[in-house]
Amino acid sequence: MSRSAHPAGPRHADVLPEGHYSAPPADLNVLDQKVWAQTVARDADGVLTVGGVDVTRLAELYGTPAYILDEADFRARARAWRTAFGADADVFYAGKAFLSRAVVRWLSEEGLNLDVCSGGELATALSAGMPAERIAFHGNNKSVDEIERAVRAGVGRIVLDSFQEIVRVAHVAQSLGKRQKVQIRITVGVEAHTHEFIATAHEDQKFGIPLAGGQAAEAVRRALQLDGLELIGIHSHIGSQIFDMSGFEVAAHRVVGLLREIRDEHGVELPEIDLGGGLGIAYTSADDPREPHEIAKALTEIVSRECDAAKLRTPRISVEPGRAIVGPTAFTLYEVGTVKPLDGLRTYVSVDGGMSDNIRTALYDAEYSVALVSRTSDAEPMLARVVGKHCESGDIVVKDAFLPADLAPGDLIAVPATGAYCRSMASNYNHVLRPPVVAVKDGEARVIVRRETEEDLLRLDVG
Ligand SMILES: Cc1ncc(COP(=O)(O)O)c(C=O)c1O
Ligand SMILES: N[C@@H](CCCC[NH3+])C(=O)O
Repeated sequence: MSRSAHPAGPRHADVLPEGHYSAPPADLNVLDQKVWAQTVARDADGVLTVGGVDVTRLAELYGTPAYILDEADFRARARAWRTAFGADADVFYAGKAFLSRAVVRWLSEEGLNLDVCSGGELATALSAGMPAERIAFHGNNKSVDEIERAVRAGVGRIVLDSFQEIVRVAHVAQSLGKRQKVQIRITVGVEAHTHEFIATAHEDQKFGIPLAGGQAAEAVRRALQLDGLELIGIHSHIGSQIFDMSGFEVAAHRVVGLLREIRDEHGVELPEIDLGGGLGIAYTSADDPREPHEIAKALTEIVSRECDAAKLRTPRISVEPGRAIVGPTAFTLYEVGTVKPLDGLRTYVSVDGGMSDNIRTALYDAEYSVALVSRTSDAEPMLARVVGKHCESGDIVVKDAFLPADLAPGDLIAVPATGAYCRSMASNYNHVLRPPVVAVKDGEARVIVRRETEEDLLRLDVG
């Protein structure tokens, strides 16, 4: 791998971006523990190690780009959620954030349940041995085939998302001679403080049944009448990458309000509520995420306060964190291909991946951090934009970042906090091959999802 010097580009742009990147950090070699996986450190030569394995070795063995996942960190975060909520609540890991058979086994061993939202996620979960009764099945347009597979497998709950689905699931369950446990997903009318595309509790969007206009109450009425269904609770998920607990507070208040209405109208106290996922993580040093025990305390207190006020038995609570468990546990390792200083603007650093392994920057204008990890450097900071190899000018991985001005082709850089919604949203755009996921732990590395090959691509092309 070349370590040649490169003529320094502009040190800073004429116009620095607002906010977090308005000034370089004091020392580019220091890694903020808030943003990186727990076992990350630099060795005596300045090379980054994770789980006791050095990244230059990982690059030699598995190539780049690669997602490097810290198994001990994943397990610790899963356990922290489980412990924080205790025996009277359930934690369903949201598989959409990242799912593989190894992850399912870790979750099962750590006592978590699993939320899946497609036949593919269900198949992965079952094939890795997750007991069906610990699986919740979500989605706003589940096919009859998916519903049938879920009911046959005996999933613990199906979360109903529309009036048509209430009838559809009841019909499938009845035709299989079963009574399926279900929750109804409602939209509580909360504007979550997050990106528009990942907020899900305002009324004008595709998920759930609105509380407004008595629609949720009507959905409950219908579900209670159908023999194929056992209505066990109400579900609310307000969005994703949220730091402010006030949205959850309003959601809990409104969900409990509906439970009270149901008790008053039908004489039934539903035993469960699910408050969804959505808790934010640190992508940059500017983000301050909450710890699972703080979240558990806040949510359980809100629900019991609201239930006491409504004179209801406190229902069993469940939550569905995805990003908060897997997000911080992985980084993407890239090799620098070209370094292009644009006078008075910034330096474009092209890596061997891009929007095909991380679409979040293009899709949500997401912010990320980045560091040189194959060595340390005393060079001046330069304002950089980390871009991919795709044929799009919007193919940006890290929009604004400071990297050392001696960055050169062949250097390894890493983008932390890419465990969630990166591999799971990866594509083959430009027929670029999806990277592997390599798990590291106690000085050992192993591939848990292998790199795609050109044969994989060509196998599907049967024309
Ligand atoms: C129903 C549901 N549950 C859980 C999640 C997981 O969200 P997050 O990864 O933000 O915790 C999502 C995604 O936003 C979701 O749609
Ligand atoms: N995929 C989104 C979040 C949506 C989660 C699923 N409801 C992200 O990367 O932030």
